[in-house]
Amino acid sequence: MKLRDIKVIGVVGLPGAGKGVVSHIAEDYGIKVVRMGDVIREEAKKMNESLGTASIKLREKYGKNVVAEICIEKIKEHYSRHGNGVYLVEGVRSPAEVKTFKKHFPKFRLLSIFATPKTRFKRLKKRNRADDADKFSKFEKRDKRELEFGIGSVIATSDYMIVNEGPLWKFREHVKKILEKWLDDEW
Ligand SMILES: Nc1ncnc2c1ncn2[C@@H]1O[C@H](COP(=O)(O)OP(=O)(O)OP(=O)(O)O)[C@@H](O)[C@H]1O
Repeated sequence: MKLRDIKVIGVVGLPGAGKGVVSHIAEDYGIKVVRMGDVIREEAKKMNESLGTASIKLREKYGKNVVAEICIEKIKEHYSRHGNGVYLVEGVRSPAEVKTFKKHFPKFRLLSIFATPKTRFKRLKKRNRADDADKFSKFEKRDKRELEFGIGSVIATSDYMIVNEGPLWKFREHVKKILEKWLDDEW
């Protein structure tokens, strides 16, 4: 298999929608997962900045596609060593990033995850990760920042959308169904 023949699944959704759950399931199928959030976390640590500031500064300094480009390098490097046929990128945020991924990987599909702000806020409060907002106003600010990157357009033009408003088991079943279909499909 050539590099341009690998399947790359981009997962998009606002914070707390359920992207992380998708990644975990994908790993169970042997899909190699690259998390855009981890790339930002790594860079923020090096820059000694908060995640929000780091993601804005990185884009200002190296261009709006810097995180996507780092992810592409990670995929290429992994492919050269392990030769996986399917990769998943968690946390695609802008149409420009989608364009960049498509340029490198002609077989690129987008899976979007939707949940209402109320549901996402409730889940994040329960998850209680260090960078999760504890107040609704802070949560809304984070949503706004992501929407300014153009995430809404990415969601609207995705290849498939899962609404994650019900119980976790149901969501997991839905994710498995679409992943199995996409693993089998000719893209
Ligand atoms: N249907 C569901 N029912 C209950 N809990 C859920 C459901 N879907 C996801 N969760 C939980 O909600 C939390 C947020 O989900 P997850 O971490 O996958 O979101 P995310 O989209 O990756 O968010 P972020 O972009 O902030 O990392 C997690 O603790 C997850 O286990």
